[in-house]
Amino acid sequence: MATLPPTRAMSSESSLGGAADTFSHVASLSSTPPTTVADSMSLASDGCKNDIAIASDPIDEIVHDSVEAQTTPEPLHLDIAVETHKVIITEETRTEQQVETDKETTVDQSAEPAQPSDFAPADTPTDTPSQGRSRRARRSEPVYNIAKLSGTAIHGKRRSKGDIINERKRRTTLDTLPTGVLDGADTGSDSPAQKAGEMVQDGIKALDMQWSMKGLDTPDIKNPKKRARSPEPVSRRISTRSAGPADNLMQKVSAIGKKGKKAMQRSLSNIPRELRKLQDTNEFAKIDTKPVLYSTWAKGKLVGPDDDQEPPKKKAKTEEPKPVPQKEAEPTPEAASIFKRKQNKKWLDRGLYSGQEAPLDIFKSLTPAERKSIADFPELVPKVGEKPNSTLPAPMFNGLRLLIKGKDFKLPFDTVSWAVLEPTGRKPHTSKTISRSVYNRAFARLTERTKKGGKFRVGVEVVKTDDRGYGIRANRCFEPGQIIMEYTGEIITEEECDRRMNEKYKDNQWIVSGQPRMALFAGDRPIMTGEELTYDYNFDPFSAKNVQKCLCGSPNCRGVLGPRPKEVKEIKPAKQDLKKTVKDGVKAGKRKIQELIGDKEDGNAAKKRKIKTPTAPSAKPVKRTGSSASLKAAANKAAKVVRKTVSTISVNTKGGAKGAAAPASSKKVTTVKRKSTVVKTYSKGKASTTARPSTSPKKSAPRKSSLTIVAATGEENQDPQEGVSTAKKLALAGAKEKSTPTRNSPRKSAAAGVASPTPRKGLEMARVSPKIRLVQSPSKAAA
Ligand SMILES: C[S@@+](CC[C@H](N)C(=O)[O-])C[C@H]1O[C@@H](n2cnc3c(N)ncnc32)[C@H](O)[C@@H]1O
Repeated sequence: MATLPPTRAMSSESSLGGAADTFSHVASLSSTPPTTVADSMSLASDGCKNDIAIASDPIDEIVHDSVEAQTTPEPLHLDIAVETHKVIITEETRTEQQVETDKETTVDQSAEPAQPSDFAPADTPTDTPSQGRSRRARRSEPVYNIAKLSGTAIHGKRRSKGDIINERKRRTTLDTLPTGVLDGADTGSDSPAQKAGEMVQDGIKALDMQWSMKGLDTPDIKNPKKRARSPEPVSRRISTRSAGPADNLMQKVSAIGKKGKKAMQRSLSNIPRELRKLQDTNEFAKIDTKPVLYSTWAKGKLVGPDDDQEPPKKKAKTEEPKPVPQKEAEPTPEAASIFKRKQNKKWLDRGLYSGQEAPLDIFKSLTPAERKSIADFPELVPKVGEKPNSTLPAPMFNGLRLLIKGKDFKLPFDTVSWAVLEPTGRKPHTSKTISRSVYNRAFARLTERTKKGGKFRVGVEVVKTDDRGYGIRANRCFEPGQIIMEYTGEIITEEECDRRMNEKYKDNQWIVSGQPRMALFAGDRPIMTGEELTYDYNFDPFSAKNVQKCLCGSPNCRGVLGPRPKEVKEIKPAKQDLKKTVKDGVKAGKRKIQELIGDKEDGNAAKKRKIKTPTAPSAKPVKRTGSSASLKAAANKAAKVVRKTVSTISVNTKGGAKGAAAPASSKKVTTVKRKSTVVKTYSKGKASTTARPSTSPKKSAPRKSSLTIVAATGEENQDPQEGVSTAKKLALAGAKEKSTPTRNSPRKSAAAGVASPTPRKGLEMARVSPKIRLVQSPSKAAA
């Protein structure tokens, strides 16, 4: 042993037992062979990497001195303090390391012959302390840190056999440094142990901990034998680890000073109260005394932790369930059958109440009144063998009642409004009973019919009309209610329409969603081939001034495109009186004509005749009523046209009645002579009368009624745009009409401008004179 260099001596020292743990890091030497002994010492050093000189020297000396200590217990005062760096190494570890070290030593000894060291002369007896190497001499030796030199120091802590060196060092620093050494009582001012002690003290100061190294429980360093006999308190380490955090904390709190205690208490107070109560539990310390057992359901079976089965993976459909271990109870056959049985969930396929059977006796829930009224709706009574409407089921239990009452109800899905689909705009009471499937069928048939193309299949063609631009006419016959064509395009609300009309679209591109569909259906009567197809727009005019005259020629035409002018509604109270007045006047006129002319054939002369209404926006349709005076004039001068306008807007009911009574009294009827005109114009509900040169102005002037006689002849055509009077326009219309045989051709008449058939249609006194017409203004029409 004496011949060994320090390294060897170190290795061999390890076999001595007491100091063996000092060299637990020897194993690291095998991985990186040192270039010099100093290097090897630095590698083997536990010391701080930042201060190799300090760390390596003491170890070296420890080795040296511990060897000396075996023989001479005298100079232990310095070295053992550093030796205690290793005191926490467990007994087992120490033993293992010792064995390894011994082995290594043996190998080394066998592999390498003992080489004289530069630092420890081979001939120096080791058992003589006085012959040990000088510390000063050693300190003068250059010491290299390979890790630093090679640049690997930055890679962190080195490990030795899985042991974290830093951890060991930390433990050593905190727990096991001897008081005497750290106090520096018996160390030299420049000894490594003293430096180590200073370092620890500095660390404590830096941590601001009020520790006293004296109070720490340290091994008896002054009696190495005793220490050797009673090895390191293994239990201390164990107890540190196994103790709960509360114990640890309390120990530390008691160990630290006032400040530390406060800090600890502060940190403790941050823990919720519930957790604080659990501080002494294993769960809090995260110690698993009982492992958590997971049990899962897999393929209908509860898989316990004892089962040799992994939890089922997601979507592991192909994976067969592993066989259940014998120890687990077999599931009962009933339970197994439950899991095996295919579960057929009954899904609702439509609507909230779908899937339920309709009551067999639909009358059962109805009141007597409802039962009575259902007789009016035979279509609501389900027929025997008829399938219930599953496509558009009425609300269950209450649907029939709603249908009977004709109340609207909201379907769970959007459907086409009848108001849109109905060509006439009329909403049939059967609409609610017609399901969406009807529409679907209609559209399906239309698609079927038209997909091959061809005039007949398409069914309509575009034609140019005389006066209404382009229109369409039928290329085939259509049955009543049959779908004719689809009206494609975007269907928008009135508000949206207004918005768009008010807004200027630069590119005029409107998005067509096309969700609802709209089609044209034949009306109540069939359509013959070649017939022009018309329908009622019935939209509100965008402006009262832009009311368009309708030229459809239909007998029930309102005269304008869209609803009747609103002003008409305002004069509703005068409706009956005015009607009566007009009728009386007509009757009186007839009688007078018969008297004067004696024409027996004219008894049924009062016929409706359409005349062209004024085209100017301000022009209102007027009605000419034939008075006895005008008839007389007509009789006398057959070539003259007499028009009599009746204003219902300005009608003062009394005045109107009075005025109407005038022609009835025959004699006082205004006699309109040729070219004499009294014009009454209407504007915004107010009437103004303009007297024009007339042969008998006084006859018309006194009349305060709305009845105005307008006499015009064919020669009296004037430009309506001159705007002198509406009457002139009417005259113009009449003049135009004069040349148009309208009686036998209502459509032609329409083309000529006949706008208002029905109540306000012109009443033509054809027998008296084809040029005498009674024209009623729109207000009358409303009446
Ligand atoms: C949707 S468009 C129909 C196509 C239009 N005829 C064309 O040639 O462009 C509607 C317009 O046709 C004209 N129109 C259609 N039916 C009419 C009628 N019965 N009387 C007068 N004008 C009519 C009106 O000018 C109306 O604004």
